[in-house]
Amino acid sequence: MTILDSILATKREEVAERRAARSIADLDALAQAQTAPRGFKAALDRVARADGATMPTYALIAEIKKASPSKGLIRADFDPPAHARAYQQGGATCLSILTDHQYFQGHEDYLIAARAACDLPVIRKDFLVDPWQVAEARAIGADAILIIMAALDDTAAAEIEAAAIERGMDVLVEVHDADELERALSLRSRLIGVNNRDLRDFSVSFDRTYELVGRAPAGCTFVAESGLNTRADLDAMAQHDVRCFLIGESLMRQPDVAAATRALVG
Ligand SMILES: O=C(O)c1ccccc1NCC(=O)[C@H](O)[C@H](O)COP(=O)(O)O
Repeated sequence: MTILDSILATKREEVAERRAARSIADLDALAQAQTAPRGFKAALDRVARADGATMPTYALIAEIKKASPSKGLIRADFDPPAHARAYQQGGATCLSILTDHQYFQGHEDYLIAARAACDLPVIRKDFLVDPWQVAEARAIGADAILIIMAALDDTAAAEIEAAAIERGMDVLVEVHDADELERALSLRSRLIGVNNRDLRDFSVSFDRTYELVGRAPAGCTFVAESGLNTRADLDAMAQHDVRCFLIGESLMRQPDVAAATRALVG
């Protein structure tokens, strides 16, 4: 059993319990109190496709991440609104907020607090197995959700995507290999993330992104995810025409998050 299998088994139990306590209709009613979704993909495209810039411009999805299954606790003085403000000051384009409780020590309240503290579009980073979680994501203010192709069959992925589009949210579709990329391209979203981390042994290889970026049709926005640490890492990705990045741990470990973000993408 891989770590992804364990996470998904826990998630299915958790969602069944939470769904019994609150219906999708209740969540949609709560969502009425939220501001309209901030354009997540549009923000990435505006930065990453800036023509005529003298330097390459990089779009950063900066992740608010307290802990992970591979590293345990990452940040003891964890403060989502302060991190959100620091990321925005440092030049991040969007935020990713982990809401999984058990494996990442995340919480829905972190997303609510971080989004209220800044103007950036926010993705709910979690393991979605049911459209109910999409309704919950919008009810807490999320502007986008993540679909992990390794976690879902084609029908479930399409249902979850439809639930997000119906609510005006963007979808980041995460893939690990060529088969998953092909399945991802049968969805409507053209925002594709390649996770450089192997979820079975946690090894990281940038070759995953390098291999897959050339296989996607024109018009896709590609995001390299996981294991990115330095400006040199981003410059190497840019050589392969990837200019959008999802970065968590290396920024969350810095005492001055705004300065570290600026050093990466400023
Ligand atoms: O981060 C992990 O250890 C992990 C383990 C199992 C499944 C997913 C995992 N991470 C989720 C992510 O996608 C990352 O948090 C994200 O790409 C940022 O990665 P990093 O910059 O390496 O923190």
